Amino acid sequence: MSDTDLEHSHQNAPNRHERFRGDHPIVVEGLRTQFGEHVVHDDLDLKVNRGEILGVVGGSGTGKSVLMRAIIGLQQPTAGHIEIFGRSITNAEPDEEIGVRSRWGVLFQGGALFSTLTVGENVEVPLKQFYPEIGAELRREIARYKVMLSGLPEDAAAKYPSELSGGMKKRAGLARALALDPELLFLDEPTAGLDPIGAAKFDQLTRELKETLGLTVFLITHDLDTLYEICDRVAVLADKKVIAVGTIPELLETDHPWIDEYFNGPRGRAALASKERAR
Ligand SMILES: Nc1ncnc2c1ncn2[C@@H]1O[C@H](COP(=O)(O)OP(=O)(O)OP(=O)(O)O)[C@@H](O)[C@H]1O
Repeated sequence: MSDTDLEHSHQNAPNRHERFRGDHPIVVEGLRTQFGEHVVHDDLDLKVNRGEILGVVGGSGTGKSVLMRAIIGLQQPTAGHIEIFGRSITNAEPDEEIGVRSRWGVLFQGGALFSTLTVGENVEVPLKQFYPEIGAELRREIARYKVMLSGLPEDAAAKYPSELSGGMKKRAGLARALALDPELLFLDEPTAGLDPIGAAKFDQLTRELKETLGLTVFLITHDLDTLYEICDRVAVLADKKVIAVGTIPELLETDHPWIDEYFNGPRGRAALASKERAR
């Protein structure tokens, strides 16, 4: 592909010329999500700051993954309003929605890689979908670069997911999430199932990518070390809402029993002690 072709493909690509400059790339207002009689979210509000890593915590089944799915348009809200990059996603026209979708990357729980494709081919999937004009050779090059950016060795691009360790699969999923140079990155329990060293390395990578690529990160986690090490703020889901959002010291000033038990329980204290030892 010539430089002119590449330029042309970028001109045709949805919304690639603009980067969001506002304060809140994600705004959720009055969200209600319901499955039959089961209300998961009721009048939930959340604003994510541009350039932050927002940790999202809450007990099992409080609706963290459903919230992420609602934000990325995979779960239709029963009521409420969601804005991404200042545009409503809840009432978006299909064309506009596709444009917005190309500006975020998602690492689902378990990686969600296509098992019949190599890692490199997995990374190529969104490139093919959103940039069909890009030639095969350039697409392969971009995929290889994303694989390396995610901390995998170059030869990992030719491997199948079944040939990778759990930690490598997460990185492969991350490489795919980064395929389109997103502004927003959604990570659903990225360190679940990793050993503590692998988890710490993944956290470090997330922080470095956020800083070098200027990402905003929405990170669902149960991992207290991740919260202490890399999250700028933490949002707590309970009682069908975001009951508090702030830095960990700010959260500790609230007197909600779940927050108190979570951060001041044995695991919370151990995570804090470990952070202080590291200092
Ligand atoms: N497609 C669906 N149909 C019906 N109920 C659903 C569906 N998806 C999620 N739920 C329900 O919504 C609730 C919230 O689920 P969600 O996966 O968001 O929880 P979570 O906070 O991410 O939990 P965990 O920390 O265990 O992953 C759960 O009770 C779940 O059973």
